[in-house]
Formats: sequence, C-alpha cells, structure tokens
Amino acid sequence: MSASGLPFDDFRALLNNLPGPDSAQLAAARERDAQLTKPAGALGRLEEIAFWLAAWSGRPPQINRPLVAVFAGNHGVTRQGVTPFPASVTKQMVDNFAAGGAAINQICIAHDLGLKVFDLALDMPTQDITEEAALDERACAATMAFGMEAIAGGTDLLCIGEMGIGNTTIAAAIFHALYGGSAADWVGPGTGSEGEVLARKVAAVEKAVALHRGHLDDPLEVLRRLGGREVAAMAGAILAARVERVPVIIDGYVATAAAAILHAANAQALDHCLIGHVSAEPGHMKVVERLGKTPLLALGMRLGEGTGAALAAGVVKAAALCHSGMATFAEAGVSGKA
Ligand SMILES: O=C(O)c1ccc[n+]([C@@H]2O[C@H](COP(=O)([O-])O)[C@@H](O)[C@H]2O)c1
Ligand SMILES: Cc1cc2nc[nH]c2cc1C
Repeated sequence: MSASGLPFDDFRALLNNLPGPDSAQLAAARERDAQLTKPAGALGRLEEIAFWLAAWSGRPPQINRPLVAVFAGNHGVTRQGVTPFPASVTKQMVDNFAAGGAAINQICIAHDLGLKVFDLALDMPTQDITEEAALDERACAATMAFGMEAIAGGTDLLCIGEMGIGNTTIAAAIFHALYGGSAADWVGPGTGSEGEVLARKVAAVEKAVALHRGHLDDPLEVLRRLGGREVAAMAGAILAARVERVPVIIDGYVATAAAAILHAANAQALDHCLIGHVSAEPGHMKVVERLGKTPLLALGMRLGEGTGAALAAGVVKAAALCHSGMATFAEAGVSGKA
C-alpha cells in the first residue's frame, strides 16, 4: 500500500504499466513447433497454448508447479434471500476442501495440481451491496494485496477459483455495472436459485447498481462497491501473476468477474490469462466474448471452486509436454513433406 495517497494508487499505477509478452520466447516456440513430428497445425489449439505459455512465462513452455488457488468470502447481500443455500456453507465447504472431500480435490489429484485455499474473514461478511459499498478502499486494496500472495510459494501455472455463497449475485452486479443491459441479463441460477429467490436476485442486482450509479465508471470502484473479498483477492492474484510471469487460467462466472474488473481498467490486463471453461451460468459466454476470449472447455459445469480451470490445466499441461517433449523430424528420422 502507498506510504501516502490513496490505497488504490499502487494498483492504478500497476494497471497502467503491465509487462508485455516475451517476444523472443514466443518466436523460439513458433520455430520449434514447426519442426515437431506432426503436420503443421495438427495439434490445433494446443499449439496456440504452447505459444501463449512461452510468451507469458518468458521461458520455453514447461509446467512443473501448477497451482489452484481458491479464495473464499462471505457476502452481506445474502440477507436479501438471493441464494438457496445458507452462508454457513462457505466455511463448511472450505473445511471440505481441507479434508479432501470436494470436487476440486479430485480434479487436482487427476491432473497433479497443487491446491491452496485462502479464506478471507469468513465470519465478517462484506456489507450488503444493496445498501452500501461492499468494502472501503483500504480493505479492498488490502485484500487485493493479500491475493497477490497466492503465488508467493512459487508456481508456473495459476488456476483461479473461488467459494462464496451469494457470489453469483455479486458477479452479476459487477457485469451489470461494467456492461449495462438489464439486471436480468446477468442473473442466472447460481447454485440453483429459481422462482422467488431468482426474482429477489434480479431485484438485488438492480438495486445495488442503481444505488452506486455515478461511481461505476472506475473499475476499482466497481470492485470495492459491488465486489467481495474473494473477488478482490482474485483480482490481486491475477495481477501479481502478470508481474511474476505466471500464466493464469480463470475458472467460471465468478472468477471471470474479478478478471473483468482488470480488463475494464486495461484491455491488455488479461493477455496472460485463459478462460478455462464456459460455465452453464447463462451470462458467462457473453462476458467471455466481451473479454475477447475463447473458453478452453464447455462441459456444462457450474460449480465454481476452480474446477473448470483445474480441468483446463490438464489440457495446458499436455500442450506444454507436447511442445517440449516431442521429437523433431530430424531427431526422429521422420520424413517431412515431399
Ligand atoms: O463460477 C461459476 O460459474 C459458478 C456458477 C454457479 C455457482 N457457483 C458457485 O456457487 C456459489 C455461489 O452461488 P450462489 O447461488 O450462492 O450465488 C459459489 O460458491 C460459487 O463458487 C459458481
Ligand atoms: C455444496 C456447494 C459446493 C460448492 N462449491 C462451490 N460452490 C458451492 C456451493 C455449494 C452449495
């Protein structure tokens, strides 16, 4: 945080001065790819992924320490009756992650990924966004800074996930603030809202965005007014990864809300990120398109907790291995095109 000035100042400066891709590594990866034992382009998007890894890691594509970071937060807006599950489920699921009983634990085992869970003051929900700002600037900036610590132990591929009952309402409010339309355009079932619960969810998003209107031109204000602790921490983690040259895979609807804040502040801010999957949450594809991305997977999932990103990490690991481990035509004695 700044010694003087406002808590967001350092983040604003960082967002205006992001490192770019490593063009020498990108060129080297393209050159190697052209020599590998396959017809040109035959590995399709896997080849693009290898180039992306080279450009944003600044090394030949290689994944040795992949990490899934799951950020958990609680939300005052749950008081509005916007979700079928009680807020206590957030902490219970964090305990389930620690015990190894959640879907994300199994996917991490399947793809040999590390898992770290960051719980963010779960007994202190953010303020209800229909009545006030979720966070003050100091708390929001401090939580972003905490999120930056996610990669402190060293990783070479970061999957961003979250857990937070009520946070699909938060994500919908962020998208409504950033992209306009009507509240209903961005509100979906989340964990299974329907009927009156879904109607209250639309009303809460409408009310929150109307209340904060006039302050929503600034993406960091959108984050602190309409976001939550896990959303702020995910934004910080994505930013830190850019600075440390760690490629990132974003999970579903809620993780994409954190990414969208950064993209609104700087259209290049997500160039080091892939969207792991398109969530079944109805608004997700529209958002992904606005970010100029194509999701890696479409499996009809809508769980969160990093599961879509972790599944996509398996594809990214395979892309890196093909690139680094395949023989060239010369090495294998395979004839090139006649
Ligand atoms: O990210 C997604 O695509 C997604 C879609 C639906 C639900 N979720 C998860 O469900 C929780 C929030 O749902 P809700 O209905 O309580 O707002 C939270 O823990 C998210 O991880 C996540
Ligand atoms: C059980 C449960 C598990 C979750 N994982 C991510 N969000 C979740 C929401 C619920 C309700």
